[in-house]
Amino acid sequence: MRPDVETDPGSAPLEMGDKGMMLHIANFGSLTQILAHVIAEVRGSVNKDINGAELLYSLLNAPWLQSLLKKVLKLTTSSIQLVVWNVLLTTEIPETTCIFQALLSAHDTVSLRDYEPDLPPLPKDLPEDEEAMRIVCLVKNNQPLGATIRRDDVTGEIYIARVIHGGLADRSGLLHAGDRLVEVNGHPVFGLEPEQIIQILAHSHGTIMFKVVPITDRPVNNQTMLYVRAMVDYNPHMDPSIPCADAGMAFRKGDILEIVDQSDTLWWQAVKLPSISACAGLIPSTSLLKRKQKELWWSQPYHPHTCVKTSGFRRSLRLCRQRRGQAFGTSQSCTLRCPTNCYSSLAKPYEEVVRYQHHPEHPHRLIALLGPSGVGVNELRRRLIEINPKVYQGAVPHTTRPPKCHEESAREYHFISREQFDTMVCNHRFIEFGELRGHLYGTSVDAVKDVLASGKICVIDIEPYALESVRTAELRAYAIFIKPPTVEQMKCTRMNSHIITNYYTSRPFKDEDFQEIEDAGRNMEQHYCQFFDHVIVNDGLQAACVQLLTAVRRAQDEPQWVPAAWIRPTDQS
Ligand SMILES: Nc1ncnc2c1ncn2[C@@H]1O[C@H](COP(=O)(O)OP(=O)(O)OP(=O)(O)O)[C@@H](O)[C@H]1O
Repeated sequence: MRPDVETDPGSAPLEMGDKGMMLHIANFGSLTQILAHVIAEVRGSVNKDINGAELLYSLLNAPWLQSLLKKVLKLTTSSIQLVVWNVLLTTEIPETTCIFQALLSAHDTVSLRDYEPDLPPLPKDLPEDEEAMRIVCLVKNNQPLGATIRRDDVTGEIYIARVIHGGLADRSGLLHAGDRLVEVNGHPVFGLEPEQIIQILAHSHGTIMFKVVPITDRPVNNQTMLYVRAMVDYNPHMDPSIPCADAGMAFRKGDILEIVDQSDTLWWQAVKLPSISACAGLIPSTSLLKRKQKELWWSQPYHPHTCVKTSGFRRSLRLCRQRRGQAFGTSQSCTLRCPTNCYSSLAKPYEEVVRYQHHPEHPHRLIALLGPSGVGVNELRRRLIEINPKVYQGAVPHTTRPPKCHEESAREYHFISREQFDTMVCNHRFIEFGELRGHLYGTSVDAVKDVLASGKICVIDIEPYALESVRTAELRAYAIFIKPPTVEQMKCTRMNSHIITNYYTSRPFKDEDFQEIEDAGRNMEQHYCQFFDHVIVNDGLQAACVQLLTAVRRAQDEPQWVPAAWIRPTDQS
């Protein structure tokens, strides 16, 4: 398998075959319209008692009729007559019949003329076993041809290995995967190495002529459209196994890819959305990517799992977010929870997505804010709710600590016993939970659902490991990452701000706090960016607030890519 046969297209999109038929049908409607327009004009002229010969003369010279005749020439005689008679049958102007007869006769004369180039007759002495050859001429410019070639090591024949969707070869409709390449610009290619053919192509200018023996049984493409979100990064130029790196398409975690061809089990063709080019690129299929990841994973020395490192507990201690294992003093593996750990990434290199528009009568989507501790997640959440508490609301957390005198159950917290808390944990009722000074705290799915059921937009802040619990068909979370600006910018904007320490005290920010926030933010983004629906850089508080408000509205009002499993749940989801 070899590099892309680089040539190209340019121009001359050689549309043909079925597409011609489509044009034909599409024009039927517009012709009918034009002819109806003719009737209207003729009706007006007849009413004005204009001489019939003059009318015919002016009609034949009218620019719109000229363009009509041009269109007519592209169509078959029978369909034109069908259109014309269709119009004549529906008109009730007997006076116009003779004029139209003249028009039709003019059309017949023109359409009988042969405008095709004169081709030499086929030689009579063609051998019986002569293979049907196709000669394909493509105009080269600096775009790639959009096809790859391969050499059959046994026979030495050269074949078109694949045709890239939307590339020149594909648009021409003349080259197909499986076609046998016989000549390029008059050079027989039998026995050549693919690189030698690439060289011939590289040194060719202008029109390139391919002589091919077309594949006899072209597979029918009956694949349905598939959209996926990339859960990993991929660079074809770092992948020695790709058949042609130049035909490959790089992508980053979180990119939305439209898979346009899955006919090859190993190499799919995809377009990155939003797409500026119609030309697809090669990407590894799910199974191939999983295999690659497994190989890579096994080839690396063992490291304790580091994906979920955050900068520690949120210092505000609204909710102490120790990790589950830590909270219960167990060494439970984070592979159970972390949506991006090595195992789950291996399981899901692509996530199937669909375009989803929130229905006004359905509960709102949950808004989940996340970011490094100290960046301002809670500040932004608080401000958003303050803007309109009738629309935005947080979820009331659960705790095992006793209520203080001013606290009311279900207002500040749901006060429950440790046994009740443990039961909720066992039943997976918590989005996240942790332990602080001997008391358990947690945000439950039900608390979020209560807010959503009341018709409000629920806004919570979570640690990244909780993403898995909120990216569900039930909550349909829209995840917004609050990203720190640079350390220098934080020094300016947080000059008068205070950070809440782990000991409930607040103090002015120090330079090392900013460095820690920046590092934690980078780490979080690196590991979880594929789950972020939106990113807000919290530089100026006011501007960040406006951005948050806009993003939250957009989450509810505009179509978004969401996991397909939310819309059509599968057995696994
Ligand atoms: N853009 C900003 N400009 C100035 N000060 C800010 C900005 N964003 C947040 N702050 C201030 O920074 C401090 C920390 O913010 P906040 O408590 O919201 O952090 P956090 O991300 O929720 O982290 P934690 O959960 O650890 O408290 C607060 O005093 C807040 O007012």
